[in-house]
Amino acid sequence: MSRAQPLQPLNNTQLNNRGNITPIKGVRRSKENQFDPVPVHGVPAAPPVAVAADKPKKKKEKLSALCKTPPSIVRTRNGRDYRRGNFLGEGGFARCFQMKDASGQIFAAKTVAKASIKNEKTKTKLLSEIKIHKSLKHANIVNFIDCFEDDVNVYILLEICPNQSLMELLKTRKRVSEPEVRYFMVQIIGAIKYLHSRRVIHRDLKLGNIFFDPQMNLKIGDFGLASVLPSLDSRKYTICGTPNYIAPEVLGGKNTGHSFEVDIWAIGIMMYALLVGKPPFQAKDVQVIYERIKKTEYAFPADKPISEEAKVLIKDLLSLNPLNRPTIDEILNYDWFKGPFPDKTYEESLVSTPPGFGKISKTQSSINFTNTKSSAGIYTPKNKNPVEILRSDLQSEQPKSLLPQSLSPNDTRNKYEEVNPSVLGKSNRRVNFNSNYSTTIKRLNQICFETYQNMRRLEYSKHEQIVSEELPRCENPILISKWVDYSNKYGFSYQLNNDDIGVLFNDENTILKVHNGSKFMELIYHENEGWTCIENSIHHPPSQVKRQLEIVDFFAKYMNSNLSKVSENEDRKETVFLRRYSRTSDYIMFEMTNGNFQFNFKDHHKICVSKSGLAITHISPSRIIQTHPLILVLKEGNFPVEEVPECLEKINVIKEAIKRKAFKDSSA
Ligand SMILES: Nc1ncnc2c1ncn2[C@@H]1O[C@H](COP(=O)(O)OP(=O)(O)OP(=O)(O)O)[C@@H](O)[C@H]1O
Repeated sequence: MSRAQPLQPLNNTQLNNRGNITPIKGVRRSKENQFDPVPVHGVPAAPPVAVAADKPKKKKEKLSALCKTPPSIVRTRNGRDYRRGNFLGEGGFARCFQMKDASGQIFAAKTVAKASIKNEKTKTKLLSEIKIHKSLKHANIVNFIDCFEDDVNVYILLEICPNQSLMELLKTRKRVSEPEVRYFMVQIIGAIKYLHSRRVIHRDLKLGNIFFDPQMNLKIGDFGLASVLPSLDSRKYTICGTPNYIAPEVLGGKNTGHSFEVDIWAIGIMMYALLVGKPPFQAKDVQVIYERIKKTEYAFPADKPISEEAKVLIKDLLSLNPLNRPTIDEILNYDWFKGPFPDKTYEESLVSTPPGFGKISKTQSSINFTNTKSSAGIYTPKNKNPVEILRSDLQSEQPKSLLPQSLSPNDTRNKYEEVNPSVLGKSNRRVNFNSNYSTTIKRLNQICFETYQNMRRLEYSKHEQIVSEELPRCENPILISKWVDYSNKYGFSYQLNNDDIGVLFNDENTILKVHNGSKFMELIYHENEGWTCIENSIHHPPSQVKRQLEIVDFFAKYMNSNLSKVSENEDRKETVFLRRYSRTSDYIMFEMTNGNFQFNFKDHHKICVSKSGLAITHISPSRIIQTHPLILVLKEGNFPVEEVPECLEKINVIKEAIKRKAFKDSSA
């Protein structure tokens, strides 16, 4: 039995350090040229490579060959046993095996031999893959479960995709029908849109890296060459990819650099390959492939006819100039997507086109297209600018059901109506933030626990004598003074009493516009890790966030003209933003990134708990704000300046809510 340990955490410098990939000199791999390499039945697969197009050719030893079959039981440090099952496949770097946990659930363990992690570069590559993959969660991305190591291997435990990849499908089918490819493309595009929204470039998209899950949904895997761009306009210079799929600007190497558009190029290659039966630039010699790519020299063979609409899209995707390629959203507006569109991928597709796929009606196709997009996380507001939609929603009669009638403090009687989660989407967003910025999620969870414990302790000690030196110094905290819950479409918008304005978007990222500043912050969420904070100038916002910024501005105007404030302005002492919120029929609870909690009760009284539960603030409906040590309020049974109705009951409700959070977070 082999004992495995969790991997060491990564630091930020490691994350983007893939520029160190060693170029492989002149890789010649004719097997690779047909399609992607065959990974099944132990047939070795050719790895993606770092390429140096003009160097002499030499075969690269496959690192996965160093990976021995893992022991039959792999035990992790936290006592979990996994029983090793069948060999699933092999890449250039790893071998993949089935692993079954105690409950019988089966996973795929991507297994990398420690012997193959000989140098810092390889280690960095693996750590980067883990860090990036771990931070992703999307319906069309292979789910990362866990990773651990034993003496000989590192194991990356993944959701199992038992129906192989698009590469095997194409090998069996030779060509795939347009309706099926349409469906595949939407799922792939949904995943890539998600990746790019998180500044992740995959850089190795190919048929062999796109797997089928048990329900025949496509899942992008293998983040071995993925990279997180520090900002939208930064570029990568490492020459890497798989020969047939490499974009021309990557071959330009150090001179040109490359960015998100390399993934768009790869979409074009995959679409062509699926419809025509082989990649467009295929040749026996890798150098010939590169020459063809650099000249975009390919043709649509007459004996393998495809629709004109498909050709138009492929031509645009394979534009030599990356800037001429359509954006992810633009791709889905191409006429080709208006053709017959199935409701799902059937298992039958693994061997032949399911009957009737060409005859799906226009109406049904349009419904299927919309449903597939939304399952892939793509919301396309009928080509309308989101701000226009927001404006018309807010002005029309309809938003009453969408937008709770009373949204903000000091508003009308329906304010605290319980919100129907099916209307609003997720009601409790999980958000955390960059450790560099403030504190870590772990620390926040600790603060939550401390807050609960302090509140409980003070409850018991309220009859004891108070030592005034031990009382916390109390100052008014940063509060949410206005808010609009529009999470059914975009997100949750709020204004703080320092006048910063934020929108917690539905993708869990936040944009925070600092009051009176020329900068705004983009806080990009990574699950379990925290936030990456990118500061941008409002005068030169990156093109991808322009729309989001417009939404923030629109909300800002809406809040300023329609909603009244909870409290008067405070100076800007620190950068705080909303971590997450939850609503019940009695209150809305805000968790701030400095560890404070704010509760807006339905009787228009607001209470904020800060200093890990030692200080308490009350904001009255008439906006009088008072902050005191909690112990004093508990002793007196109420706030000294202005009485709060059912004060102790409210404090108890708060304590119980924080307790639930604390226990939930610690068990998560
Ligand atoms: N989630 C999964 N479920 C089932 N099989 C998988 C899964 N992930 C990978 N495999 C199998 O393992 C093989 C190797 O995995 P992967 O491509 O991720 O390894 P790699 O060595 O990083 O590959 P590459 O050479 O492309 O970098 C795949 O080709 C596939 O056959």
